[in-house]
Amino acid sequence: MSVVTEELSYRGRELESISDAIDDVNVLKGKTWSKKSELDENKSKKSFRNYENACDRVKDFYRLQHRKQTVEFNLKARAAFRNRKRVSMSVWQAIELLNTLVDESDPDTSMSQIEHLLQTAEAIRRDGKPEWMQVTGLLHDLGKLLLLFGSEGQWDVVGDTFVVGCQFSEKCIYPETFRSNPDSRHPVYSTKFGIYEPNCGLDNVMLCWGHDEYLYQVLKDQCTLPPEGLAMIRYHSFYPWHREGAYEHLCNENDKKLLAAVQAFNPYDLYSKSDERVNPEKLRPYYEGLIAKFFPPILEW
Ligand SMILES: O[C@H]1[C@H](O)[C@@H](O)[C@H](O)[C@@H](O)[C@H]1O
Ligand SMILES: [Fe+2]
Ligand SMILES: [Fe+2]
Repeated sequence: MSVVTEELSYRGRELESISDAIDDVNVLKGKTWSKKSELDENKSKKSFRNYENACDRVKDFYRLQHRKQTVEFNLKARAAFRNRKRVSMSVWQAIELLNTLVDESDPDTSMSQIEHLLQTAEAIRRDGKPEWMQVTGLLHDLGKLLLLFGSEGQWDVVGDTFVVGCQFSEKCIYPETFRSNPDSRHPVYSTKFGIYEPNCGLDNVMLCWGHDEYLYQVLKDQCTLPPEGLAMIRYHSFYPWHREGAYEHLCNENDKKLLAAVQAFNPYDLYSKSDERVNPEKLRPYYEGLIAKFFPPILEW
């Protein structure tokens, strides 16, 4: 394991290398993260994202996320990201570091994150899609590393995303839970356009803070992915927009183009969750080759 050039301040203490971080993750795993080894049964498309029958873990997650994702928090989280000392590591190290977390917001998978990333990428590759899209699939959830980089919990990392600073959309899952968010009673933030101009473009709105936005911010100046790939990363959890058609009044022409890309990506993210298991070590050489085409050997995370 190569040594990290910068030190990472993590849960109040300094880590000198990524292997320290991985050890830490392994310790934490037993305490806060559970990992089931069983692959979910093959599912029909309809049985994905069934939030009505989701377990309490998922419902509790959204209650918290919808209460705590406010404009005030968003501004704070973005500033914290800009001011934080960044960690240096390769893409593959990042994948390994992420591997032990279980996403509390996800009703559809109990697989490890590395499997989810590889299954997404493999499904894209099987369909003969371009290399940039395969590698986008491989990376798209790496923003969940935020869990190790100072997030307050899972509620500011995972889950579907929505816009803050204007009325919460009824198209979000469990929309009634926004009632406990103070912004839902704010004189400006609770209005249709809130702090935004009509059709200002998604680039100019604040999506709730989480793994999509974080990874987009990390990668936008450190890779050669096309805008469509970056949009797939930035908006893949934005289901109220890409699946339900919400927020059209904030979108511009460019967003319409990106919407098509995000929609093309979504089935690979979602439905590959029932695919056969993958072997990370076997697939690694192929994907390391792809990574080298689009990313420098070491990135700042
Ligand atoms: O990776 C996440 C996660 O799996 C969530 O459960 C889902 O709601 C998000 O949209 C997705 O991006
Ligand atoms: Fe995701
Ligand atoms: Fe995903």
